[in-house]
Amino acid sequence: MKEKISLIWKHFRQGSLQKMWLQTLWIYQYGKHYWKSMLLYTLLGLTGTVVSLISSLISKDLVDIITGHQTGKLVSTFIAMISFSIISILISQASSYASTFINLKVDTEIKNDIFSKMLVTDWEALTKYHTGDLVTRWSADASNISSGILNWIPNLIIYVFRFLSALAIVLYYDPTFALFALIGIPFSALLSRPLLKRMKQNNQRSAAMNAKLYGFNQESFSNIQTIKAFDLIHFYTNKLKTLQQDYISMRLDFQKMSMLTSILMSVIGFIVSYSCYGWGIYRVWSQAISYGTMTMFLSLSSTLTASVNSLVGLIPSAISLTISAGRLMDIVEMPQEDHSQDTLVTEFEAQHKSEGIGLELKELNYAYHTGTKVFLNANLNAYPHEIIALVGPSGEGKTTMLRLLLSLLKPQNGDLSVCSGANFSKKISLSPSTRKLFSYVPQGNTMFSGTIAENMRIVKPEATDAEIIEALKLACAWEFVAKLPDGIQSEIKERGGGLSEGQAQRLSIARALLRKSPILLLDEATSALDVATERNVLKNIMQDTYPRTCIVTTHRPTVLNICTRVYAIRKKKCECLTESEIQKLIAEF
Ligand SMILES: Nc1ncnc2c1ncn2[C@@H]1O[C@H](COP(=O)(O)OP(=O)(O)OP(=O)(O)O)[C@@H](O)[C@H]1O
Repeated sequence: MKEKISLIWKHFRQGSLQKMWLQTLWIYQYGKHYWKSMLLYTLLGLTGTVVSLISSLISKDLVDIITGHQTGKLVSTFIAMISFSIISILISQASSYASTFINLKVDTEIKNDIFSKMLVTDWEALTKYHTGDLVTRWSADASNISSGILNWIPNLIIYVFRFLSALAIVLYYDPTFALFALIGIPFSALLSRPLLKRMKQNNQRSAAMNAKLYGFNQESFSNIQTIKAFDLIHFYTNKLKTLQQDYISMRLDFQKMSMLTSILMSVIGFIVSYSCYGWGIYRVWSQAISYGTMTMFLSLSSTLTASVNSLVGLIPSAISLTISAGRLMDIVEMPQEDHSQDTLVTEFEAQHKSEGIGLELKELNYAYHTGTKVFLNANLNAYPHEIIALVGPSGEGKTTMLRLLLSLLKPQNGDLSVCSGANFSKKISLSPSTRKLFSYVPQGNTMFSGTIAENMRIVKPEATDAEIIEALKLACAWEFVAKLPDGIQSEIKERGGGLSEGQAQRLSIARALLRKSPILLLDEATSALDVATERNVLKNIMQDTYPRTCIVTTHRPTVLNICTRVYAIRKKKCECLTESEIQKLIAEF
């Protein structure tokens, strides 16, 4: 039994060490681009150590000259002492500049890299994380890595060198002193063990709590209207207080532990310093060493204690670094989208844009990773100059269908493709690469803060004012934009603030039309419009000469008779309705 437990323990240790090693390699793939700066930082650290040791030796000579123990030039020794102190200051500043440089560069590189990887990560996998958690990982964990990257190898080299060189000088002058100077090391090592363990737990809890707090704030600020409308102000302020209280008690709990450890460490430090001091006085009294040697020993003993403490301090930093690296690796190691067909799709678009591009879906099967089955052998066809309506009860799969068309979701089975050419025989399978053929107007408000023109140009930066106005007219938005004092230069607020829902929806549609993508997807994008305006928008899209394939999801049967075909999504199927079925649906509404 005992053997088994030790075997499991060994495996665990090996596993976590191996993990730490992989995390370290991962961190250094960012650091390696700055190896020259890191080398410079290490060399500056080593030179600084040498300079400070030489200063200690000069200070010894200075004291010996003053006390008459040694003959020598007082002024030149004093000047040498001052010069070395100035050099030491300069080196320390250069070293801190190098450290800031590396920190900023690595921080930017990690954040850029993680940001772009997050954007190409499989959407369904990414939705498992709360956005607050994602933002905390992207910002706090990346900053943690960049600010601590020098603690792994460069600072380890510097502190070990500082410790060994100070020890060598002490041993050279008086080995008995080394015994006193090193007396505290076993105690420091012993005390740091529980602290390290707590530090690791604290790091993980703190990261999780930061993510929770960030997520809470983000959701509260974006839902202020709902909070007010339901009179939830007290509930939310209390919830924030509870979260903050948890955070504070966790931090204070840890602070108490680290305070206790610090007090014990300081007591050990005092004991070491006074032992050295006492031993030094005894050695001077017994004339074994000079006053100068004693002052040098005292300064070296604090260098030794400081370098041991710094070395011990590297361990929590390394642990915190690897925890952050692990949290970021969770994100970047999620499945990535396949964009290998980008060039092929660009060529396909250039070749077929003028005649239009359609969609064909055969035998589509899809279930979410949660197990919710949405489609079973579903079929759908949509071609240029057509408006296809998707109708069906709430929760049956209309939005899921649009996500599948955009390849945000991957079907388990089925033949899904865009098509063009004679008899639509030229096909390319749907993938994240085909997404560039689509414009999508999702449910909800998708306007950004800025002018109407700026919002429009997000999708087509080179669009002229005339093009913008044309798109606004098609989406029936020009009728209210024209009346605004600044027209298309009118400012709108975050998430379309200052506009009605229906106005914001028309602007979203106009933006999608301006892009002139071959395929347009409208997900209940006309739900806030009155029936007449909704019909006008769809009629305008129909009558537009641009060969667009349009798919709309709607709960309003009133627009169905202007659509080319109507598919009902129900019972995991996507069935094309006959004319009589459409009329029945309209009559039942
Ligand atoms: N991200 C998701 N993860 C797991 N299940 C989901 C997810 N999104 C939707 N579903 C489930 O898939 C089913 C279809 O949802 P979908 O949003 O496609 O319906 P819908 O027809 O668009 O509904 P509505 O008309 O209300 O907008 C529902 O049962 C829903 O609970």
